Amino acid sequence: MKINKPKHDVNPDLAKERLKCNFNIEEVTNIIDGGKDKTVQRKKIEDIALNNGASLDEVPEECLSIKERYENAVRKSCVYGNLVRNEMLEITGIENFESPVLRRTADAFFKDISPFMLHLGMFVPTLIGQCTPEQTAEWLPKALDMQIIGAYAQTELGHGTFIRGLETTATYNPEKEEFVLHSPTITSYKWWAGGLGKTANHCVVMAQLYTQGKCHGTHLFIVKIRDLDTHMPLPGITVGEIGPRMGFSSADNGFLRFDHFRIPRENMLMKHAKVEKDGVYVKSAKHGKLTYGTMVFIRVTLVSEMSFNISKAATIAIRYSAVRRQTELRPNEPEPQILDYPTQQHKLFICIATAHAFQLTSCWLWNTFQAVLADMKKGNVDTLPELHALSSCLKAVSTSDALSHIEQCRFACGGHGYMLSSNLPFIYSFVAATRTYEGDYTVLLLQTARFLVKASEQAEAGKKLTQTVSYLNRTANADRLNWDNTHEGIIKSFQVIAAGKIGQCVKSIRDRTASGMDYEDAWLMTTVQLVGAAEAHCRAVLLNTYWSEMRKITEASSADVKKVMHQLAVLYLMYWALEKTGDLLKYSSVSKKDLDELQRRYEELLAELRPNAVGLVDAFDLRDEILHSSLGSYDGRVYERLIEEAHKSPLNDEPVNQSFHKYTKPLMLGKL
Ligand SMILES: CCCCCCCCCCCCCC(=O)SCCNC(=O)CCNC(=O)[C@H](O)C(C)(C)COP(=O)(O)OP(=O)(O)OC[C@H]1O[C@@H](n2cnc3c(N)ncnc32)[C@H](O)[C@@H]1OP(=O)(O)O
Ligand SMILES: Cc1cc2nc3c(=O)[nH]c(=O)nc-3n(C[C@H](O)[C@H](O)[C@H](O)COP(=O)(O)OP(=O)(O)OC[C@H]3O[C@@H](n4cnc5c(N)ncnc54)[C@H](O)[C@@H]3O)c2cc1C
Repeated sequence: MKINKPKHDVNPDLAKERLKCNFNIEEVTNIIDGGKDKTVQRKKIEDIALNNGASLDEVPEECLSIKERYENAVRKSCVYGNLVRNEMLEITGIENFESPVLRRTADAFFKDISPFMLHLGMFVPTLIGQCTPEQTAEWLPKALDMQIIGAYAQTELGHGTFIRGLETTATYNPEKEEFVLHSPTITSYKWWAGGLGKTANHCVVMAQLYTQGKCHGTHLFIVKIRDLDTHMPLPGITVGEIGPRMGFSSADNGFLRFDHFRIPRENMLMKHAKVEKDGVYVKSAKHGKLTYGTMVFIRVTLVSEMSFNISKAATIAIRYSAVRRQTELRPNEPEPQILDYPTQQHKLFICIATAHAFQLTSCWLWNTFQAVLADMKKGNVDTLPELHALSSCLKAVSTSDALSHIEQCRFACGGHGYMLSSNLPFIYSFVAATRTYEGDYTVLLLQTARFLVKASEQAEAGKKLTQTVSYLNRTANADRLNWDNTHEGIIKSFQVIAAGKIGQCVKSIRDRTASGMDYEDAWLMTTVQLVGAAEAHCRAVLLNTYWSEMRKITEASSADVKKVMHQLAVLYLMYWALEKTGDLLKYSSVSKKDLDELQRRYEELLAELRPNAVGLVDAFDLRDEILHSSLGSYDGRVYERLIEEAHKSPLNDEPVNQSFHKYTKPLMLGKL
């Protein structure tokens, strides 16, 4: 494989690590990319982005003021958007505009977020999923060609989770054949939409539809909010940025208020429901929640996005751990590389395994999503509830796990991990938001729980269940599973844990209703358990999918690659079995002896993986320009880079800062 040659000598410890690697790195890269041809395609796209000097910042992003940062991000977004439009889409094909490769390559331009991310990320997918063919023909080419720039304005100041509670109204006026958009209260301000504050000239708006005096619930509308020439907000529109945030600093997340703002009837996105010229409301959708489609799409894509973010953090932390030496083990011996500490390996090797687990699961989820879309095209919506349950829990658990693993990577880098130049704080703050946006963790797990409770009742009634919950058919009446210390045994035990927890939820709800509570209160009182049950179900799905997809995908691999991929998957199974010891004790016959044995095997596995650790992160093939890390670059020049970055701090522009003469010196001289 062609490696982009480092400009400097590689740190000797890192160079030695690479000699230890005993598998073919390129083969693993191809697995991650989804095939050799996909690796070639990715590299071509990366070359286009990286051979363009516009991605370089003279001053690091984080050292700029809020305004400068935004302006610089727009500059780079325009260059990047132009490359996507003119060169990259030629390679992927325009139908693959949502290709993760495009999203990931953008990281070479931004440590933080592009203000255009939501344009391709949500605005365009909404047009594709929610427009009639005529509307698609009108809007989509303009959006893909970036003649219009859009945002997705759903959340309001008062409501994000509870979509049915949104307050913005769209009232139809048949005389003028227009909708009047209005924000009746302060809590109805649109709030949070990425790119909305300063960048977008259009947005998709979720609003309560009124026609002929009746409310028909939330629907989507496309709204032009700024003049295309002057970019001034149109009369009736108040729009701006919501202020500094934990991350997403250059994404100009915005607010928007409508004052009786009029849009043509044709601007209602009418694929699933429409309002006729005379005001008659006609619903064509066979399922009530199809307007939530963009959210399902993004939840599906986020699983792969989490894999990418964990692989970035793991690459940084593992390369750094090979370079960093700390603490004598025995007197007068050289300090070991911190990667030699099993505690460090415990923090980090699970990150490599999780990146693979999420990548393989995300491909499987993507195929499931495509199959459901194909069913829906034929008018069959029966598979949608399972997809909703699956995408909800996988989004919740993958974002939450990614967040804690990335935090572990930062811990693994000690003090230097706290530096913005390590890039770990940027990765962390980006992923922190994913746990909340596109459906909060708890809320989405409760959606999955709702599906699971129904499935459990169906299993009880002897009905055959769909694939992802079919284990309930087999385990519904199982009391405690006989522990079987094999890989399949661990997966089965997670299914029994999930079935047991779901069964316990059903029982709690029934007991509560039997003692006089109404169903809603019984459900509410059981929600702590329901969240646990949905998480357990998700773990069972993840373990099973990772294991079976890993075996499939490595069928034709070389023996060494098969071995290391297998070791990672086993590590993943063991890690989670040991994390969930309490559940195993409750729902299986596992003994203390079995658990001690599992712990011993886990520790041995860490040692077996140790020589391949750097090779495994090299296989993620993340170029330095995409990693943006003083600690994680390919050549391991950690200390040199930390010093170079320190010199870039604007506080080092002059030897004495003016505040000394203005404030400190007068204080020292008692003249303040
Ligand atoms: C290009 C690649 C990009 C990658 C990078 C990404 C960058 C992106 C950056 C992004 C930046 C951030 C961008 C943003 O953040 S955009 C804003 C995102 N906002 C949210 O995600 C809000 C979360 N809330 C909801 O989704 C709903 O309100 C929920 C679901 C909580 C309740 O809803 P509701 O109160 O209406 O419903 P119900 O609970 O009464 O349930 C009633 C029935 O409906 C079924 N149901 C519910 N929902 C769905 C569904 N979706 N498909 C199919 N079915 C569904 C449900 O199972 C139940 O079925 P049944 O039990 O009756 O059979
Ligand atoms: C960086 C970022 C970017 C965003 N971008 C966009 C965007 O582009 N467009 C857009 O429309 N929105 C966007 N959002 C908004 C985002 O989708 C919402 O913040 C998210 O859906 C959560 O809703 P909320 O803020 O109302 O939280 P709340 O629902 O108020 O949650 C607060 C707490 O209450 C709990 N809770 C709420 N309801 C329940 C329940 N039923 N049962 C149990 N617990 C509950 C939650 O678990 C949470 O702990 C963005 C948010 C962020 C942080």
